[in-house]
Amino acid sequence: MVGLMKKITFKVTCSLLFGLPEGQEKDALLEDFAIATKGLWAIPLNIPGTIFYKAMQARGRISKILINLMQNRRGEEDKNTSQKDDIISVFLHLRDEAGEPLQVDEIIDNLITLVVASHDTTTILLGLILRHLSTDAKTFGEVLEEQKEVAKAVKASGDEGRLTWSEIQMMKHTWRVAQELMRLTPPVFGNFKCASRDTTFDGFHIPKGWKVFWVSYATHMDHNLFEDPNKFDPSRFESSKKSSIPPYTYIPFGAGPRICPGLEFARVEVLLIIHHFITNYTWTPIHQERAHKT
Ligand code: HEM
Repeated sequence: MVGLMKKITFKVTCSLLFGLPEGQEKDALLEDFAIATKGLWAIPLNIPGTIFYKAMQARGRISKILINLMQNRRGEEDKNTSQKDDIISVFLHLRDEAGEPLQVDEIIDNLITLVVASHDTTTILLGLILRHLSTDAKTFGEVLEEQKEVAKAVKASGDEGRLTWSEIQMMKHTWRVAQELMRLTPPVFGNFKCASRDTTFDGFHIPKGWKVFWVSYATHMDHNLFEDPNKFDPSRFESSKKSSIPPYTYIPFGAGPRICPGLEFARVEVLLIIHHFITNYTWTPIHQERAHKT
């Protein structure tokens, strides 16, 4: 299942970021991103045979493909004078304060960051939802009901069966299920921050320049913040109760000025995929002992 989710999210990312068509190049890129991502958590020893070395090699191959894509895109735009609306075109046309374009390396770094940040995270969330729905009959029934209503609305809209923004907004309970699963198992368990000034936290002195690793799991499981924190309860995120969650305590996407900029992208992508999975397929359990009866 994780493999399939990875393929789906990678396909979405490639189409929206680079407009990359189906084919061998996309498959090779997917494989290389998997190798490069492993290097993020590896000891940085760039000698043959190490995970880090393999990751750096993969990054080199990824860069070549992306440089090629950029050159082709420049060529196409020179001929057609029209600009595509994917991220690669946006980066090519971006200018800094001095009116200068971005360097090729800067564009490559940003594209790789976007793929790495969007791909595994969304895959994990989809995996969490599908696994939960296959074992919790009550939640499965509620989500199915909501998604059937959405399917009816799509049919009635006559928009060639395509989901639009207004139908996405109908998927409130499905998203609450996703939110609660991210509280219990945050897809990104934390991140590094650098102290910009001397500060203290919970009695600890943190000097300016020190790196601090914040972790969401401990906050999400704090019973002072979330009643009965081990209980799966999507109703915590209903609008009537949401205000009882203090700011900066529900943080699967981080918080503050550096909050994940892909939050809305992830929400729409995950809801669309779940809608199609639940309304177009019959689910058959592979492991009978873990399955629910529907
Ligand atoms: C379920 C899906 C996702 C989760 C749980 C998630 C979570 C996070 C978290 C926790 C951070 C760190 C925030 C911080 O340090 O304060 C982050 C940063 C980031 N995310 Fe996401 N993310 C998801 C999907 C996406 C998607 C789909 C994209 C892009 C299309 C994306 C792009 C980014 C970028 C570029 C950053 C770095 C932002 C910065 O440093 O200012 N993420 N994300």
